[in-house]
Amino acid sequence: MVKLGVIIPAAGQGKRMGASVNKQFLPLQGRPLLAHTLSLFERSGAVAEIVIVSAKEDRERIAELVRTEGFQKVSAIVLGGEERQESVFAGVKALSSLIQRVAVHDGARPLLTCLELNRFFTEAEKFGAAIMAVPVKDTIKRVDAQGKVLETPPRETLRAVQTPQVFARSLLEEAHHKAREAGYLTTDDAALIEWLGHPVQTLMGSLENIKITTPEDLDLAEAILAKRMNQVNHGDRSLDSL
Ligand SMILES: Nc1ccn([C@@H]2O[C@H](COP(=O)(O)OP(=O)(O)OP(=O)(O)O)[C@@H](O)[C@H]2O)c(=O)n1
Ligand SMILES: C[C@](O)(CO)[C@H](O)COP(=O)(O)O
Repeated sequence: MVKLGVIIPAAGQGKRMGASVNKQFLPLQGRPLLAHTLSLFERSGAVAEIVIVSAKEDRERIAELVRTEGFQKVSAIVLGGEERQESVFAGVKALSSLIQRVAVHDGARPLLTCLELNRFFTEAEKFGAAIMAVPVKDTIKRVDAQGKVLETPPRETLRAVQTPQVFARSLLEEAHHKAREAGYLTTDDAALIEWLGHPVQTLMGSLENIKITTPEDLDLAEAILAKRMNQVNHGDRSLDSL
């Protein structure tokens, strides 16, 4: 398995969560949400280094979390920007020169399992750009600014996109540099690669790999983790797979 560098963008404000602390520090099963995310990559044998991107006001708290959790693979905690794209770009610049492939994973997606992650890394090796995604369960409408329906795209052609997203380092660097020059701003790194005209492959993600965005997501995350622990306690699932 190819060793790779991981960028964890964690420099958002968590506004939609509406909590008094940044959502990344909210407890999930008594442990900060961000610690769950970092722990996954710390445990994966495919990962050589982890760069965390932080807001200025959270940097010391994240450094403290890394120390108390004993994470060994974190090579840098760098400052992010106003937009997620700027934050990831800051992370790209902080990767060690030896890193050839890069995974980007939202700090706010703590529920991916080790089994799912390692499977994804293996499948992604064949592609210059590969992203986790799941088929959408709802019928999706494209609408105008007033909410009038413009079209109903065939559901089989639609995917809800997740992270991790894995890229050849040179491709990700080129995409970020060119997008910065052109003033192109988007919500995920794969869109930058598409914009470059390079193919992006979707690989099966997990319906449990949710991004914690609003308070309901936190309730769902607690329920998913409780279910998993129950399965472990009943011998239906191994602890290593989590
Ligand atoms: N300027 C930003 C914005 C987002 N992120 C990170 O990108 C991930 C996905 O973003 P999202 O969940 O939308 O987080 P926030 O931007 O914090 O949420 P909100 O829009 O509600 O403020 C999060 O881990 C977040 O910390 C980042 O590093 N830098
Ligand atoms: C990268 C991402 O998580 C893929 O679903 C998503 O695009 C992040 O964007 P958001 O606007 O911050 O939710």
